[in-house]
Amino acid sequence: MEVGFLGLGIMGKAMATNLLRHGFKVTVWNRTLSKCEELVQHGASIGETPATVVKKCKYTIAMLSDPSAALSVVLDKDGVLDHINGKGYIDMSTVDADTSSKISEAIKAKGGYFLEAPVSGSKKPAEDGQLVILAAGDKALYDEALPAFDILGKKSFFLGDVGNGAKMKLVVNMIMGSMMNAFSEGLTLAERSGLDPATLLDVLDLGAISNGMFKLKGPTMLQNSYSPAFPLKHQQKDMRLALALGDENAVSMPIAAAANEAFKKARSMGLGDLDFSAVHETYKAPDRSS
Ligand SMILES: NC(=O)C1=CN([C@@H]2O[C@H](COP(=O)(O)OP(=O)(O)OC[C@H]3O[C@@H](n4cnc5c(N)ncnc54)[C@H](OP(=O)(O)O)[C@@H]3O)[C@@H](O)[C@H]2O)C=CC1
Ligand SMILES: O=CCCC(=O)O
Repeated sequence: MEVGFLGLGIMGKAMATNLLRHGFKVTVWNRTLSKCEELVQHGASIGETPATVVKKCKYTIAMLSDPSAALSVVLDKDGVLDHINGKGYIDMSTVDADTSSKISEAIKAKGGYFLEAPVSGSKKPAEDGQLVILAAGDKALYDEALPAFDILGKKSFFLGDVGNGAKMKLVVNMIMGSMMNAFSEGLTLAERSGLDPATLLDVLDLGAISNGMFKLKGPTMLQNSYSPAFPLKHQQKDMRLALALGDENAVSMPIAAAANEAFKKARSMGLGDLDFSAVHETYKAPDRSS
């Protein structure tokens, strides 16, 4: 089965590599074309533009940074729309429901089929085929893509109409971003009040709020090490989009709003390309400690 793959960042590279490892023929495209070379070594072909990838493949997957990138790859010159008639397009990027609906409408108007399928899980689950896939849109395309989803993920959900996958993903990441801030505050409070934060990690891990994120990120945060698995700028984008979803639905979200402010502050400190756990640094910044 020949599938297309657009966007070879942290996630896209791992996901496309996984498909190749499991026998899929994959044609890749990335805005910075040089990033395709590593995939070629794993057996991928390169498409010169999103349009040429779509033309060649029965369906094409995208994993792009944000709403503006997701829209641009579809709507701009040499974009997905040029050859989408009769083909499938699966956007796995984290975007808002409005963006996803715009893409869906544009694709359907040209005779194509659309599925949104954002994922829960980061770099390592992407490498290990352990993502959780949150799909919505064209059910026939979902069924067709299941063999690929079974390689990329440990569980796929079909959530109905376009927008539901995007919303589910934003709710999950809003909770995650808020938790990361509470965790960072706690680590800082432990240290400043004379406790050993490494012991705090052990205590947390044995109690009711033990979770994979604290376990994975805690030790590296204590070493001030923030090699990016999930870039902080993307987490802040997700908080922003989740807060907009809260606005639309008149849901008061004071905790998420405070977490968003901390991620914005981290971006202003130049930490946007580091892992989202680098928000920890904002809790050590002088204006919070004075
Ligand atoms: N990292 C993670 O843990 C997870 C991320 N996600 C979501 O997945 C998506 C990708 O994340 P990730 O791989 O980490 O991000 P990266 O920043 O590593 O990669 C972003 C990708 O988008 C491309 N891109 C950015 N702007 C444009 C544009 N204007 N036109 C075309 N291509 C563009 C980049 O191309 P180029 O190489 O040229 O810059 C790159 O391929 C995001 O929506 C993120 O929120 C979801 C789950 C987990
Ligand atoms: O969107 C990124 C999610 C990262 C994760 O689920 O660990």
